[in-house]
Amino acid sequence: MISVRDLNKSYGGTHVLHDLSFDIKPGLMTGFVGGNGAGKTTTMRILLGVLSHDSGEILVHGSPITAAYRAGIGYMPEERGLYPKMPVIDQLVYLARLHGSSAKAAKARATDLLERLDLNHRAKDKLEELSLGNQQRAQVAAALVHEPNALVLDEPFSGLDPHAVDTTLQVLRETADTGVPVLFSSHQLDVVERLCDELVILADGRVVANGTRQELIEQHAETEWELIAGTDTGWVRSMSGVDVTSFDGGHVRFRAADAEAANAVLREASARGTVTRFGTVRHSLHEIFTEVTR
Ligand SMILES: Nc1ncnc2c1ncn2[C@@H]1O[C@H](COP(=O)(O)OP(=O)(O)OP(=O)(O)O)[C@@H](O)[C@H]1O
Repeated sequence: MISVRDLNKSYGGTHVLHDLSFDIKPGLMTGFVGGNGAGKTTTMRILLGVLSHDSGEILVHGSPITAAYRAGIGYMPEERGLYPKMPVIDQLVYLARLHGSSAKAAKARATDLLERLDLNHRAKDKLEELSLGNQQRAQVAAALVHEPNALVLDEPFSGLDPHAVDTTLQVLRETADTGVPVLFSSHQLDVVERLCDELVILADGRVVANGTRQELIEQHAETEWELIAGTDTGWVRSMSGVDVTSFDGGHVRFRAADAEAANAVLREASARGTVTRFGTVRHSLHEIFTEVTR
């Protein structure tokens, strides 16, 4: 497990990370989300050791992170970093060999990754000849080619079409399943929702929420009820213990003081006509994100 503890960072006089603490657990995919400038890239760079921090610690299994461990992390930096004029397969083999693989093992691993990422047909092309989405897949392959001990990926899904998101996700999931801790940042909350086991939400350099999606719902999102009926539901506004949050004809959402107040709405709706749906609403990550970062 990688543990970030009480991390602080300033650029000049501007304090951008404030006592940041969270864990990246082995075998899990941890989504790192936050608005522009929240501090995700800064944190990732500190994790990799390419940027210094002012105070705090990065621990691996409880001991300070070492240069050797850092060298084994598969990193996909925000600014990317492959050679535009080199064929994709050659750079993957080169990177694997830098990490000590034999020529044969490096070639086998690179070929296998390109197949799994659905990029084998472009293996011999120069990186700059690929579309941006395919360049992105090559970057993912580069982070994985040396069989990393951990993965830190800055926006690995940006610019990918839905098929590429699925392909990349599967490769990352298989990597996590071997016990590797994975941290990835993303602005695509629907993608994060689909694939992460744990979430760290940052706002202005502070962790404002951390846990599984279910834990975040329990901690941060108030339960809302939803009623869909065959007739107008405007009357719900006048029910006691009920606070309507959205209303559109036969579709209403509300917060209820308690379960009895919600049940009274159901009884009234049934008395008035057909009830198509009644129940609590599953909050999207987007709603939780809005709630915790406002
Ligand atoms: N080299 C730098 N010099 C000064 N300030 C910086 C530097 N790099 C980042 N910052 C500032 O640090 C804060 C955090 O930036 P960072 O890039 O870590 O955020 P982020 O969450 O990755 O944002 P985004 O989602 O937009 O990529 C921002 O206020 C940014 O302006």
